[in-house]
Amino acid sequence: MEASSIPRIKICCISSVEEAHAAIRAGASALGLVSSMPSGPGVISEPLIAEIAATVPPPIGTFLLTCSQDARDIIAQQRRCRTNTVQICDRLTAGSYADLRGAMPGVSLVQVIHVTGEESLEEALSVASHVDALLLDSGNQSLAVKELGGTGRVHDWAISRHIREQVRVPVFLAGGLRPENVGEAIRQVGPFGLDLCSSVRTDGRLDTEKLARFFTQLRS
Ligand SMILES: O=C(O)c1ccccc1NCC(=O)[C@H](O)[C@H](O)COP(=O)(O)O
Repeated sequence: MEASSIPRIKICCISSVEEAHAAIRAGASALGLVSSMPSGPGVISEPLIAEIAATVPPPIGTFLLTCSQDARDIIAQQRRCRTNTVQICDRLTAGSYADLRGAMPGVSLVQVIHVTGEESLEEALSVASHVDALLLDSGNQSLAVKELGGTGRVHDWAISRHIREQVRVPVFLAGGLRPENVGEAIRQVGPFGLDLCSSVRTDGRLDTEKLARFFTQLRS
């Protein structure tokens, strides 16, 4: 793959300072730090998120993943965790993106869109102009226990491509990405970035061999 078409890589579900630095050494441009979620394998405590974020050098994105739907809660969480980016994993229902911008100058906002069908395009278009990037993931917000990420499943990439073509902000693709499908994912969607969690872990821990295999495949 030509270097110019290789997407940035965000390694999510980071659970220690050591994992953060292993991911950066492998080539990650951003790290995902998952706070309290209704379900999923990657949750860590806020004090640990703050500790990890404080050790990460400035060019690297530190994404605080939140399931909160209330702008005031999200602002308070970011103040405790001090990441440079907030990834909003559910729909905002109280307060606004303007509230977030006003209270957190210099902090980037990434909105997750769970790609469930053609209706996801409308959702993406309605929020894209308010945020710095979209992250298109697999998940199901309608379940009794919401599934907001870390599923290990792919979704319909044709819809993700459609979204990527229609919005003006950078798009990250997530959901079940692994060495065997990453080339096809890039060809089909053309994302700015890729986000992965499950495929680079063994027994819940970041697996540096899997990580290296993923980056090798990406660059081949
Ligand atoms: O991992 C979790 O526990 C989690 C829960 C809720 C939202 C996001 C979560 N993980 C972070 C991510 O955004 C994942 O990297 C993304 O969903 C891709 O995961 P995977 O399909 O396992 O590569």
